[in-house]
Amino acid sequence: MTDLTSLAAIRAILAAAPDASGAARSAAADRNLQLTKPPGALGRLEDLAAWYAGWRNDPRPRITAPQVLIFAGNHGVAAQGVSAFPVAVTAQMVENFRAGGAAINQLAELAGARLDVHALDLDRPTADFTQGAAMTEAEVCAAFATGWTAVDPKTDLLVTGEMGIGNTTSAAAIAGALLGGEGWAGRGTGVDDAGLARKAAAIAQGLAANPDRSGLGVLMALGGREVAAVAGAIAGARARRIPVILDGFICTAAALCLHVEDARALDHCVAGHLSAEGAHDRMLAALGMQPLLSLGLRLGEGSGAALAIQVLRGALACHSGMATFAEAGVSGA
Ligand SMILES: O=C(O)c1ccc[n+]([C@@H]2O[C@H](COP(=O)([O-])O)[C@@H](O)[C@H]2O)c1
Ligand SMILES: Cc1cc2nc[nH]c2cc1C
Repeated sequence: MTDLTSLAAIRAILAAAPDASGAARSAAADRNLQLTKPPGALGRLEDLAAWYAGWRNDPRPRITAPQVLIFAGNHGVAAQGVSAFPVAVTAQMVENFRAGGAAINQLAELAGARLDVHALDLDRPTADFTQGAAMTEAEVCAAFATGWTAVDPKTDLLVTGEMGIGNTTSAAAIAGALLGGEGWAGRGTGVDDAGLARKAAAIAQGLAANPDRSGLGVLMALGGREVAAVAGAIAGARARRIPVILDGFICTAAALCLHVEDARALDHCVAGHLSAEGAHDRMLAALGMQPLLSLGLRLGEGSGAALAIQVLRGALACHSGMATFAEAGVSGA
């Protein structure tokens, strides 16, 4: 059993994370040069295929068993009036996910992905981070462990998603703490100008009340259970060399906490899409990530990342299915 019971134990695991197979990646890159197309004509799809091949240790892979994980949590900071919706919506949407009625149910089904929903202590919101840490070390570690163990070891692609009223305030506070600067608050579910001002004030208070600037320290102080579970799932996928597509603003904030702990921690991740939440582009830029899609989504629940499964599938369909110049009798340049 992996020890995930303290931040020190989690740090040790992040430091020992496995890398991709360099041999499988270069074999895939060699194959790419022989495929019946001008070199580079499939653009970023070519890089995606080689990246995925390295992580799966297979120079000619396909995606056959994707998994979408949604984690839900409630936030004490929601009491500051930072969301357009009441906190009861978190639990109501969990029921909707379980009944198959949410956007992610449609998109996961379309992608042929298994969908698992984990509600984390919804009747016990985290503490309001304007007054001190949102979670204790035991709480953040338990949530991280939920995410870690939720990853199906047999899956070959993980999509992380989340649901939690108030969590764009949490994600913006994480970004502000770890990246500095101003303007991380956006409209989330659609707060009005007064709500946006309350949100910016809550973030400023949260940063002042919580001085630890380590990645996991910030996750504990300013995150939420679902944010910590997303981080745990990303790290758990890495331990099994499972590539990950990140969803929007909140998932990227969870990923940022890992990145600050260890610069290699997100090597197995790609950004599924650019969220309409204003500061998402700045967070992705800090991570050096280019989103696969940009459709103006700001839903969360894994929706943008689930759509991006098909982009990655497209990359691998071409890479693994195409004929080489020699096989097809096509003349080279
Ligand atoms: O993923 C995103 O980029 C995203 C952007 C805005 C809102 N959300 C979703 O909306 C909820 C948080 O919004 P809020 O206004 O309550 O902080 C939460 O359930 C998220 O999944 C998600
Ligand atoms: C209705 C609703 C659905 C969501 N899905 C993810 N976040 C959400 C927030 C709201 C408010």
